[in-house]
Amino acid sequence: MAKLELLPAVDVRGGQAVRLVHGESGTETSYGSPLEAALAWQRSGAEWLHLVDLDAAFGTGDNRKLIAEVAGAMDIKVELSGGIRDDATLAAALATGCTRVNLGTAALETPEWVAKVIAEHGDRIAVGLDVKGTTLRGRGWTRDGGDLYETLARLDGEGCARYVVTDIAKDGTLQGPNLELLRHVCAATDRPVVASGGVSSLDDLRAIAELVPLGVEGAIVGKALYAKEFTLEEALEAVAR
Ligand SMILES: O=C(O)c1ccccc1N[C@@H]1O[C@H](COP(=O)(O)O)[C@@H](O)[C@H]1O
Repeated sequence: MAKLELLPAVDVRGGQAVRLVHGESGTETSYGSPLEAALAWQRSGAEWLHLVDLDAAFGTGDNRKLIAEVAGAMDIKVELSGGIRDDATLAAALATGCTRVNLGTAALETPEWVAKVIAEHGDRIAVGLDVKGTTLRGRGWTRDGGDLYETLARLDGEGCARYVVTDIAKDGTLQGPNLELLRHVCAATDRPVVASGGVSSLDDLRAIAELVPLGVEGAIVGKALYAKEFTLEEALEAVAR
């Protein structure tokens, strides 16, 4: 059986690595230099970095230069997200050399454009399904954007390669992942799913790893690493097969 991939997160706001609670603006805890954080995860053995421009996601500016610097400094795979919503922002994101981008708001607001870029870029495009209950949220998770399963069916039909599923109610809370949501999404699609939100312990990671046969490919880990609930080395060991 394939092992669960781990994607330590570096979310950038105002030039700093931060963590939010429920993705709400104003709840930031700052963890210093994004480049230092990313390099630390790489040194600890990460194979992936989940890198987010939160200002671009919220529409409060962007950290594009810094994000490109961080992505360019990595020898590992990078999943890049936040504010990638049109040809210019997609071109800038792909030009960082990232392995793939993760589209959120665009999948809800400009579905024709997303279908086009999925057709053009295939596996380099993932869609972030950021949900409250079963309602998708966009624009920094401040606006409703439709039903999770209707959108998933549409994106499957358009050939979307992969989904990053975030339970907003869990994100940044250290309350454990929403395993039920992950099971339901995996039942609704045959595409790989990356789990995001709520990881608090090595047992949470082991529980997500149990879902690999259902289609869960990876897990994003944020707050738990920054809060030192466990080390990345311990996390990688916990999901090694
Ligand atoms: O990661 C967060 O904490 C987060 C909080 C609030 C909004 C977005 C967040 N992250 C990621 O941003 C992209 C969505 O950006 P966009 O809608 O495409 O501009 C998505 O990957 C979220 O997971």
